[in-house]
Amino acid sequence: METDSVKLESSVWLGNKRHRALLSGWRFSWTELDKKNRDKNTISVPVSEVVAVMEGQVEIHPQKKTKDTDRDFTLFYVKRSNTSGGKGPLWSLGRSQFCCLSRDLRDQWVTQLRIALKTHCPSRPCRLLVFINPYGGKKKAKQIFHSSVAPLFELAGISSHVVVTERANQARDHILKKDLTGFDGVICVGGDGMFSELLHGVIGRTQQEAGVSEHDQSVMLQPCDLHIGIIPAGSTDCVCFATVGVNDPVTSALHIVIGDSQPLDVCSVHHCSTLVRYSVSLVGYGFYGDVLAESERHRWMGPLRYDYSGFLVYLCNRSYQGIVQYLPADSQITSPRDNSRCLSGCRVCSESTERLFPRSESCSSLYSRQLSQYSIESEDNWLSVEGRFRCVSLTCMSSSCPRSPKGLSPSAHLADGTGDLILVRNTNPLGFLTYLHRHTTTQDQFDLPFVEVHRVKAVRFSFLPGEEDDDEDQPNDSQNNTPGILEDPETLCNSDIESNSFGSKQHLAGNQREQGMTEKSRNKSDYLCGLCSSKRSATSVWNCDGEILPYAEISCRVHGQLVRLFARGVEEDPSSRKYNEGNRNCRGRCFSHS
Ligand SMILES: Nc1ncnc2c1ncn2[C@@H]1O[C@H](COP(=O)(O)OP(=O)(O)OP(=O)(O)O)[C@@H](O)[C@H]1O
Ligand SMILES: CCCCCCCCCCCCC/C=C/[C@@H](O)[C@H](CO)NC(=O)CCCCC
Ligand SMILES: [Ca+2]
Repeated sequence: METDSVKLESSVWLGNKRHRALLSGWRFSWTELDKKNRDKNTISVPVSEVVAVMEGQVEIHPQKKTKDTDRDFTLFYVKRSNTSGGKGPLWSLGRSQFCCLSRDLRDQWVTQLRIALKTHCPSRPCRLLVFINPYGGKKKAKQIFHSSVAPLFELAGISSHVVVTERANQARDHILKKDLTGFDGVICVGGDGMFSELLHGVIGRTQQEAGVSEHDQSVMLQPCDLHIGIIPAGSTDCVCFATVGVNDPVTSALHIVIGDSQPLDVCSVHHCSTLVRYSVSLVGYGFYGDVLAESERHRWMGPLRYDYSGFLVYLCNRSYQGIVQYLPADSQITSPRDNSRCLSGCRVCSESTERLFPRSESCSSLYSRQLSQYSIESEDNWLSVEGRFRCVSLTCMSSSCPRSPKGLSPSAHLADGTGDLILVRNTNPLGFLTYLHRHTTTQDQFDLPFVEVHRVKAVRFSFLPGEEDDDEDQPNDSQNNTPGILEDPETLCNSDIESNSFGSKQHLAGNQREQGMTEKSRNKSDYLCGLCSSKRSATSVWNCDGEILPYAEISCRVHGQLVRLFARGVEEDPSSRKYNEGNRNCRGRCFSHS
C-alpha cells in the first residue's frame, strides 16, 4: 500500500506520445494518454529498481549523449525480460527518454527522482572490490566484466577496484589480509570456485575480527556484513543460479547495483578439530566426488568436463560403504518433500531470521544461543544410517544450476538454517540412472525406493573400524601438521599454481598441496576412473563445492544465514504460479531490499 504523498506529477513526452508521469512514494510510473486524454498503457517502476536518472538523452553503449534538449531526462531501470512466455528472473537494463514542457520541470524531475533514490535505497553499494578469474569456465570472465558489467556499475555511480587474479586463492588471501576500508562488497567474476574463495575470505576475516575460532565446531560463527556478488562466468555457476534463478551477467550486475541482499546458509566441514572448508552448494561423497576427481583430469575440456566425467563415472557403477549420522531439523516447520520452493521473499527463511537472530540479543543470550544451537544437542538426538551408498550429498540450498534447473533438493531453502541430506543407497545401474535423470525433469527424484532425504542441522560421516581403504593414506592430525585452511594462508597458498596455464593437474595438485595431501592420495584420481581398471579404491572422495577434500571422515554443521549475497532469491515466474499455489510458506517479500 502506498502511504507516501505524491511528490511530482506532470505531462511528459516519450517520442511524440504524451504521457502522465507520476512519482508517488516508492513508485515512478508513466501512463500513455490518447487524444482524448484517456489512460492507455502504464509502466510502473519501483524506485528501488531505478538504476540511474540522467539529464539529457543518454545511451549506455557507449555512454554518450545523443541530440537532446535541456528539457530531456533519461531513466535507467530494471526490466524483466520475457522467458518462456512468462516473466522469468532474467533482467535487462530498461531505458526511457522523457521530454518535459520546460527545463525547470526537467530539473524538478531529476532532483525528485534522485532524492527518492537516496531515501528508498540507502544501502546501495558505492565502492566494490572485483576479482576476475581469467581462467574459469569458458575463459571469458574479463570480456564479460568489461563489456556487460563495468558500464552498468559506471552508470550507477559505483566505483570498482578490479583485481585480475594470477593464481588460485589470491582473492581469498586479499580479503583475509588487505585493508578493505571503504568497500561495500566483494564481487567475483568466475564460477563456484571463485565464489568459494570470496566466501572463505569473508567468513575468515569476519571471525578473525570477532576473535572467533573457526576450528571450534560448537562455536556460533559471527555473521558477515560484507556482501558478496557473483557475476557468473564459470562452468556450473550453481550458487548464482540457485540464488538468482538464472546465470546471466547483466541480471547479476543489476542485483548488485540496486543493493539486493540475500542471506545464505553455510555449512562448515571439520575433520577432527580442524576446519577443512565451508560449503554452500554441495558436500558430496560417492558419485559427485568421483565425477569431480575425474573431471580435474579433463579441465582442458572446459564446462563439458563434467558431462564427460559423469558419463565415465556412471559406467564405473560404484558404491561405497559408510556410516552417516545426522541431527534432524525440526520437521514441524518444513520438509524436503513438502513440494514448496524457496522463492524471493520466502516466508520460511524470513521466519528463520527471527529464530536464528532473536531481536533482543544481548551478549549473554548470544552465548546461550551458541550452546542451545549445537553443543547442548544430546547424542540421543542424532540418527544413524549405515550401508552402501551410490552417493551421500548435503546441500544448504536447492543447488539448481543450468544442468539441473530444480537442483539436488528442489524444496531446500537458502536461509532457513538447515541443509538437506540425500542418501542414495546402492542400486542397479538403471535405478541410479533414473535418479540422475530426474534431476533434469519435473519428476520427484526422492520418490525412489533406494533414496532418502532428511532436513538436517548437522551430519557426520565415518567408516566402521577397518573399513577404510587400504590404499588410503589419509592425512590426519597425527600424520599431518598442516593447519586448517584459514590458519596460515601465507604458507598455504604459495604453491597453488605454478604457472598461468591452469592445467588440470596443476590446479588439483595446488589444492591438494594446500590441504597437506600426500603423494599417494594425490594419485587417487589417476586410478579412480582410469577406468575402474586395475585398482579400485574402497573409498570415494568428498566434493565440497567443486573442491576435493583431503579427508573422508568429516563432520558438517549448518550455520544459518552466515553470509549475504547481492541477490534476492529466485523471482517467481507467473506462468509457473500454479506449481507453487500450495506453497503457503514462500510468499511475501522479506529480503528484496536491504
Ligand atoms: N589466475 C588463476 N589461475 C589459476 N587458478 C585460478 C586463478 N584464479 C582463480 N583460480 C581458481 O580457479 C578455480 C576455478 O575457477 P572458477 O570457479 O572461476 O571456474 P570453473 O571451475 O570453471 O567454474 P565452476 O566452479 O562454476 O565449475 C577456482 O577454484 C579458483 O580458486
Ligand atoms: C542422464 C542425465 C544425467 C544428468 C545428471 C545431472 C545431475 C546434475 C546435478 C547437479 C548438481 C550440482 C551441484 C553443485 C555442485 C557445485 O558446487 C560444483 C562446483 O561448481 N560443481 C560440481 O561439482 C560439478 C558436478 C557435476 C555433476 C554432474
Ligand atoms: Ca538452507
